[in-house]
Order: sequence, then structure tokens, then C-alpha cells
Amino acid sequence: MALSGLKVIEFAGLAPGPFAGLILADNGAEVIRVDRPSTPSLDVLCRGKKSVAINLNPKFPSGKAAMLRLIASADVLIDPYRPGVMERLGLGPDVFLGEKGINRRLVYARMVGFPRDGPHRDMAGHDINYLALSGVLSILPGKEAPQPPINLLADFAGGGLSCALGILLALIERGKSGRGQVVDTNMVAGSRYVSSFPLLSLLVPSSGMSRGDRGSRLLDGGAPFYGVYTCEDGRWMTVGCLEPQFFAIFIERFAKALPAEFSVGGWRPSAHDQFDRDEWPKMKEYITRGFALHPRDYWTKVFHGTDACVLPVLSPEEAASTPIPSPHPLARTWPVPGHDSLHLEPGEHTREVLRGIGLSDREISEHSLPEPHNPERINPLLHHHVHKGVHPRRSRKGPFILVSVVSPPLNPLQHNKPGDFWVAIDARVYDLSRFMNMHPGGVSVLLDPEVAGQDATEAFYSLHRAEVLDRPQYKRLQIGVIAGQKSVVAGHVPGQLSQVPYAEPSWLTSGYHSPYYSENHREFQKAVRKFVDEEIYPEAQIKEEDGTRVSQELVDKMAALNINAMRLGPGKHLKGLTLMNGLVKPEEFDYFHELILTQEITRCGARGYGDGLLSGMVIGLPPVLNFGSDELKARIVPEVFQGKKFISLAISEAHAGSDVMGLQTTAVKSEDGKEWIINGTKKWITNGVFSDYFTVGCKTEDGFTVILVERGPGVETKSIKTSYSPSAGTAYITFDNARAPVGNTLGEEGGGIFVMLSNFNHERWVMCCGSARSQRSVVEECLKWSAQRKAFGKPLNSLAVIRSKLAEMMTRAETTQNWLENITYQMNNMSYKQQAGKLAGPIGLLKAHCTSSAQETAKDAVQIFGGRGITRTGMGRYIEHYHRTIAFDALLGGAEDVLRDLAVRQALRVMPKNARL
Ligand code: HEM
Repeated sequence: MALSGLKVIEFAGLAPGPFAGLILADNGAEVIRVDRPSTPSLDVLCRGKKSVAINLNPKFPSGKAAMLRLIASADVLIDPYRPGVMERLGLGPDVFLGEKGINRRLVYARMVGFPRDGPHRDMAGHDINYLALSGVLSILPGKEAPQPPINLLADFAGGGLSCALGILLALIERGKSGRGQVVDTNMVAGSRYVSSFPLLSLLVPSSGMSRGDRGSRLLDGGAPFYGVYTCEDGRWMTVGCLEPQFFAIFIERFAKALPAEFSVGGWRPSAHDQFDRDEWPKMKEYITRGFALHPRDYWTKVFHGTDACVLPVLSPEEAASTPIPSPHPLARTWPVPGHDSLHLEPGEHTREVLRGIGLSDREISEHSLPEPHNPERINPLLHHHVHKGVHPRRSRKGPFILVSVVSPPLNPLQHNKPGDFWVAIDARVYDLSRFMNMHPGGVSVLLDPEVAGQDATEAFYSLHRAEVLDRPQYKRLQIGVIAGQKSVVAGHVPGQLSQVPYAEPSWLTSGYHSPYYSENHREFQKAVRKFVDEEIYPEAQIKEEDGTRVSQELVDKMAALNINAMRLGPGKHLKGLTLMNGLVKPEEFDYFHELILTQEITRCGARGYGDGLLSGMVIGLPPVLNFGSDELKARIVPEVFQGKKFISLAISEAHAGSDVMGLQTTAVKSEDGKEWIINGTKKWITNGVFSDYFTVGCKTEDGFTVILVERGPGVETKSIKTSYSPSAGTAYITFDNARAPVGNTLGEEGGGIFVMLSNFNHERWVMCCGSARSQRSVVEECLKWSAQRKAFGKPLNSLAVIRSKLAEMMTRAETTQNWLENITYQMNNMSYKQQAGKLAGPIGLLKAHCTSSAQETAKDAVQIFGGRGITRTGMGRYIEHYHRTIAFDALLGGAEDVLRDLAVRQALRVMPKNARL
């Protein structure tokens, strides 16, 4: 078949989207409908299609990762949603098409009701509304008001069919260019397009379509020879003899079939009267009364086999039994033999399809929905654990009585049959009957008599992170709570402080004090934590996994609060800005505010994504702010703060990292002296993949010079695979005769080292803030785990070796934070110049201390977590991530040994000459 071999991903919808998919399936394409888990499907346009149920909830990153993989393997995607929905799911066209897309051959077909760029774009609507707006409804027939031909015109002709046509055109184009594209269909434009004939006819004054009012025109019921007439038995005949020769046949046959004396007041039409509009009322009466004299089948026989253009109106059932050789749904004749289903169970093919793209069964259970319930697959062993409805049942912890049922309401009797399987966790009751065969930990652990039908709280928390039960696909397994018991496991509430000791720095721990933080700092911390918990954390979990960059939506939200500007610390750049909705005055913003901001953002627990969250700006923009010309600053800084443009710092090279004087990228002046011509490469440039500007360290005639280079001809970036997420946008950059105006020089020519030195201090201090905070999160993880994990019958924390490790970890978290706060206090009380002179050494030492102690902590944490500490999912998820990515902190901003040496050399420089023992 024409489309065999073509893979289509159709996001579930109703009417137009499924119809476009149906057209492709009927012609041989493999069409995979994407359903929402546990949402029953009403769609009947599903023949020949498959269904996968994948959870795309943002809190559920693996579902999205599977979806990306599936779409990356497809030829066509059909998006039936309102504008913005796919983008919010992180599945917009930019992810697949364009320069950085993951499937540039994809034909991305989008279908909306109202035009995407018009004033109605965000409104809900249906076929009838689209027709109304298109201008087409106003010319359709109807007694008083115009009536739509059910939903055929906008939904199907203007929508589904037009969309399928657009897809085919794009596929033809792809054959030439090798590239996919977005096919944008809207039903207003589509209805208008398929109505070109009547609409264009309105431009021709003599046309039968334009003469007269609605209802008096040629095809809308005005002409007696084009209409539907009721017969004696109440059924109908259609008359459509527009051409004179056909009209003549009709009139002749019609008259012959009527009694000889039949007339309208003595008047009978002749063939010449056809277009005499004055005669139309009489002619209409003549035909109406005439048809009413005989039943429909009589008239059918009269006209059958003639050119009178008169045929009966058949019901769908009659039409299905008429031997017409074309597919008819009710006749169950289909374009593709065997494709006859009217129902497609959501998720029916999840396993088959996801296996086809290389996912393991375990991964599939993780991010999809269980396949449709099939009682035969339930293990017969479970008969032992049958519950008798809401019958009280004894457990080790007391009576196990279901007292309330969560939505959707369930019929208790449903749970009174073999195969039912419930457990209680933390006073909540979960129905695992259908889930148990999908359980990532296997069925057998659930069948343990200590678990099945019992209070399994302890067993559960020793094997799962509490957040497992917050995932929507598992949350819905809860069917009730146990009478008389209360949940004790504390869930995380966005914005709240942790109650675990050492999980928060002492200034945020109840009952402790600090000289450094004001009430305003505390207010600020609360607001930032809420923002991070609600906006950054969920996105971080998804993007760290799928490797895509921070969403523009989030960047915009950060820009609106001026978080981007605040990340560059106190200074003139904040003047006039409203910070955190006015919570801090720009002139009062200090380094402790910045420390709070950085530490809270670090809590997102995703190292690569965290760097992707514009850390390129944090280190790349200060040289522009501090050393750029006024013109350059006015142009670049606002658009970077507003998140419209991205910047990174491009210093390190494959040849030189910490040794900036050994760089090999060159910048020479053009002949007219107006431009720099830059040649060379840069490596490990954070955010480089998506940056518009690069703050580049170059070798020039006078030494080392920093130049702002804009992305343009001669600048190429490509992604480097590092041990953390590609969402950081880590790049290898080549400058091949790239040009930058001489006005883009930052600082003096040959004075690059001063530019960098003053930058290094801030950059390294920011890294210390992050490092001190993430160590603390590891302490929290280890304290929780060692309390809930049992070994040799006791909690892990009852072992002295574990406690000793915890003590070391707590010490490191406290020393780094306390030293950091001291240095921050110095920064608050020094000019930028004084900081450069006095703090370069201490900050270098602090950074080296932070990162070396962090590595110790990472090592200890892996020992405490055991195998889980090297497993990317489950209990040790955070520890594995921390341990894998900790080296970044230790390398970025200068290697530890280099920093320590720098500090000692600086100290030696200020040693009193006369110091003696
Ligand atoms: C609502 C009930 C349950 C849900 C939703 C659930 C879900 C999961 C999930 C998602 C995993 C994969 C690892 C992870 O993400 O943490 C897992 C693993 C596991 N589960 Fe469950 N589970 C449930 C109940 C239980 C119970 C009652 C037991 C009793 C012993 C159990 C034993 C296990 C085991 C042994 C593993 C493997 C752990 C590992 O690989 O480290 N599960 N479960």
C-alpha cells in the first residue's frame, strides 16, 4: 500500500485528528495512537491503529523520555491539541525539527480549530463555531437560521482531510529535501478552503450561487430542481437536475408517473420554465405535491437508469446493504481487510510498540500504563489473599478496615472476587490487583505472607523512595485509608523546610541563630524555595533525564522575577529592577541574597540541568557588565536578563584549561582595524550549545584579551557528551574566521587576565554556594536512609561505622557552609577591588575545600547506600547522581590543586618581610 512503512504518532483526540490518522492507516501506515493512562477512549476512528498509554505528566520523567524516543523513530506526528499543549509537555516542534532537533525528518502535523495566530487562538470551539467564523455557515441552508451539515464540514473536510493532505504534501517535499516540517491546519481556514466554490461564486454576480438571499439560490433550496422531497411514505427523494437536458427528462418522467389531471391550478411545468424564477414557487409546489402521491420506492423505480438526476435518500443501513463496491462502515467493508475494529483499548499495544523502540519490560511498566486488565493473567496463587469486600481483616498493626474510598468511586463488591490484592502502606490502602504483574520489583515479593493483604509499610519504605507513591500512576492505586490510623510519613510540601537535622543550614534550623541573615533574607529564602519547588524542581527531574535544555517558559518566569539579574550579585545592574515581586530593594540586595538564591536553586538536585539553568550567564555576563563599553552593555545585558538571549564563557580549550595563558585561540585585527578575526576552538563550554553570545578568551598581539563574540558565520557549536546531562548544553566550539567588532573587546587589549581574575572570584564563590548546599542534601539522604534501612535486623544507623561516616559528612557540610558565610560577609563589606585583592586566595582555598570534601562525602554516601548508590533509579537515585557528577564542581572554575597553590602564592606575597620564628 502507498503508505506502508510509514510510522505515525497520533495523539488521541476526537473527530479530525483521528480521521487524519485513519486516512493514513487506511493507506497502509502504522498509526500509533497515544492515549492518556486510565482514560477510556470514545474514538471510533481507530481501525488498523495501535494504542500506547504513556504517562506524560511532568512529574513522571520516564514517560516523557519514552515518548521522545518514540517520536524520534516516527515519520509523522499528529497533534490535535490546543496551541501550547504540546510545548508544555516538552514535545513541541522545536524539540524535533530545526537545527537542534532530534528527528529532523518528522512531519509535525498540528490541527487546531481557530487559526493559531489569530485572536481566537485560546478559545474553546467546535465545528459549528469554526464554520461560523469561516463565513461558510452563513450561506448554508436552513429554515430560519443556517444549519451545519452535522460536523462534516469543519471537523472532517476542512480538518481531518485537509490535515492528511498537508501531511502527504510534506512527505513529498521531504522526499526532495530530506527534511520534515510543521503542517499547520486550522478548521476555519480548512472549511473555507473546501468551500472555495460557493465562496468564489459570490464574486460572480450572475452566478446562481450569488443571486438572491440565502434559501433562494440555486443549490440552497431556492431552485425547485435541486432539493429533497418527501414521498407518500414519509421517505425522501433527491432531485438534482441542474442542466436543461436533465431537467427535461425529469419533468417528462415525473409528469408521466402522476395522474393525467395532476396540476397546480391548471399549471404544469414545461422544460423551458426551468430558469424562470417567477415560476419557481409554482414549480416547487407541483413537485412537492407530486412526490407526496407515491412512496419512495415507486419513485426510485420511475427514475432508475435515467439521466433525470433523481435518487432516493437511503438510510445508512440501507446504503450498507446496497451492492455498491466501495467501503462502507456499516457494511463492514474496509479499505484494509481485517481492519474493522470500532474500539481500541488505551494501551493495548504499549508493550509491543515500546519494545519495538528498544525499551525493556521494566522500563515499560515504569512509564506506561498496565495493559488492559486480563484476569487470566493474574496469578492463581492470589486466591489465598482474597478480601471479602470491606470485611475487617487483621493485620500485624491492627484492624485493616477500609473506611473511605478515594475517587473514582469503586464498587466494593468489585473487590470480592479471586484475584483481588490489596496492601496497606502508611495507613493507606492500595489495590494492586492489576498492577502486581507490572510491579518493577516483581510479583513474588508481593506474595510474601508478610506483605500480601497486610500492613506493608516497613517493607515498602525500606525498598522505595516515598516519592514513588506520589507518582500519578501509583497514586491512583490508592483506594482508601485504614480506620483509626493516620499517615505518619511526611510528604514534601512545596516551600517547606526539612525537619531532618543538618538538612538545612543552621540559620534555617529552628532554635539556632546567625549574625548574618536579616528578616529580609528569610522572607527572600521562603519565596525562592517555593519558586524552586514548584517551578524548577519538576522540570529539572524531566530535563536531566531527557537531556533537553531549560524551557523558555521557565526562563521567562525567572526573568519576570529578575532572578537572572540577581544571579549576578549586588550592583548597578539591579538598579530600577523589581526583584522577586518587590520583596528586596535593589540597593539592599547583597551577597547573602545571592547565596540564598544559588543554594536554593541547587536543591533541584539535577547537576547538568542546574548548569543548564543559565550558569553560562552567571560566569559569561560579568565581564560584559564590568568591562564592556556602554553601548555594548545597553545592547546585550537587558536581553540576557530577560532571557531572550543566552551567553556563555568560552575560555577552556582542549589544549589548556586552568592555564589561561596557554590558550591557542587567536584574535587578529582586520586590515581596516575595525574587527577582530578569531580562529581556534573552545571545549567544555557550559550552555555553549544554545548560546547567542560567547565571552571568549583569545591570544592577541599584546597577550591575552577577552572579546564578546556573537553567534554568526564562522561560529559552530556542537554538544559534548559528559557524565552529566546534555541539558547543560556543554559545547565544543569552533571559531573559523569568526568576526567581532573591536568595540566588543572587554577590558584592555592584552588585559584579559584582569578581566578573568575579577570574574574568577565571583564564579568560584558561586560554585562554593552550590557545592556546600548539595553536600547538605546528601547528608539528609544518608540520615533518612540509614534510619529506614534495616541490616542485621536493626536500622543501619545502629552501626558505629555508619554513624562515624555520618559524623564526617555533617562536619564537612557545616565547615563549608560556615566558612562560606564568613567569606560572604567579607564580600558584603569590601569593594569589588578589595575583594579581588583580598579574597582570591581564600575563595580559591574554600572552593578546593568544598569540592574535595564533597568528593569524600560522595564516596561515603555510596558506601552507606551500597548497590543503590550506583543505581540510577530507586532509593539511591540522588546519591548515584551526586557521585557521578561531583567531579564537575571540582574541575569547573579551576582544578583543586591549582586553586590551593594560588592561595598559598597569594599568602606568600603578603608575608611580612620581617616575619621570623
Ligand atoms: C503501592 C505499592 C507499590 C508500588 C507503587 C511499588 C512500586 C515500585 C517501583 C516503582 C519500584 C522500582 C524502584 C523505585 O522506583 O523505587 C519498585 C521496586 C521494588 N518493590 Fe515495589 N511497589 C509497591 C509495593 C511493594 C511492596 C509492598 C513490596 C514488598 C516487599 C515491594 C517490593 C519491591 C522490591 C523488592 C523492589 C525492587 C527494589 C530494588 O530494585 O531495589 N513493593 N516498586
